[in-house]
Amino acid sequence: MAPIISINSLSKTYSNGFTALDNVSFDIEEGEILALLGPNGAGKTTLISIICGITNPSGGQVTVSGHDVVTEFRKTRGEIGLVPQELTTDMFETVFNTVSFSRGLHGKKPDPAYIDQVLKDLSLFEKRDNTLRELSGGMKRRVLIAKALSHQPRILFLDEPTAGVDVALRKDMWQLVERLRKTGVTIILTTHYIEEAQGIADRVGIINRGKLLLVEEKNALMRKLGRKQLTIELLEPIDAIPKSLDSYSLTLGEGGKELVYDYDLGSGDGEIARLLLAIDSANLRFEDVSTRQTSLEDIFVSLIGEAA
Ligand SMILES: Nc1ncnc2c1ncn2[C@@H]1O[C@H](COP(=O)(O)OP(=O)(O)OP(=O)(O)O)[C@@H](O)[C@H]1O
Repeated sequence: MAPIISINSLSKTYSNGFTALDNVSFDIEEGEILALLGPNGAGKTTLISIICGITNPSGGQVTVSGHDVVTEFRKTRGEIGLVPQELTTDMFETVFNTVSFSRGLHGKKPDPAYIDQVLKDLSLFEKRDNTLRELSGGMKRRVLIAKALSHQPRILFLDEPTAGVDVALRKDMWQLVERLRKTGVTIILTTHYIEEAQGIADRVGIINRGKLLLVEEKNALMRKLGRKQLTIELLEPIDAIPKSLDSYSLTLGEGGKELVYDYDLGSGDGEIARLLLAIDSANLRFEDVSTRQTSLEDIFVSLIGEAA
């Protein structure tokens, strides 16, 4: 199946000479949830803005459903809903009118029943006749999402949708993303909450200083770069790891009271049992054993660190 979005050798240098994107290429498949991760200033918003036709690229090309985002802007923009980081809209307008107007901007016929459904889905229905300035910050965020969905887009961009929102709204947001996924909407989100990306994304792309470091299926990424750590809490502290344990890559932590063993997720069976037996044979007594698996966050931090 042809990708819904195709990004080829995309570069962006702003008028002040700053290069925010440097030769970025990748495809986005229809119906997937892609999380774009990267530190502040990495180029995520620039990338989204180019795909949405808000910013022009300096080089390269982006197509949405086979149409060029620059030369066929009207066609491509109609397929996309964008939830920006900030609300820029008329604060004296009502919720319903704001969302309905947004639909009209995309050249779609009015559909009050659909707009009401979107408001219900976002728990905004009770506020449909309130003006935006009467809403809380979290509710204004919901309006941004309602606006982005007003014209029934096939692709939804969420630019840091949960930054600074409360737990309830965050939960609602991810439930909505799940529901939209079921209807076949392609979702691209940027987030600083990496554990959220880990929970919800099918694929993860990591951007740093305008370069795409990787884009990969989340589970494959976790398998490839994920490691496990076994911590053995000793009853008595030791000064050094006994020689007989040299064949295991152990480190000594917590004032000599912890032996830490790093291993691959794919390590063979019996490896840990052998280690525990070897520890016992070395006359070390332990009171507890715990394991921890590398999170997407660990992988992210180590990749960004390497690229710095
Ligand atoms: N209009 C502009 N003119 C000059 N430089 C810009 C402009 N817009 C963005 N930049 C710079 O481009 C870089 C990438 O910015 P961008 O907003 O794309 O990053 P981001 O990954 O979305 O960051 P954040 O996570 O902080 O939102 C930053 O260094 C930013 O200062």
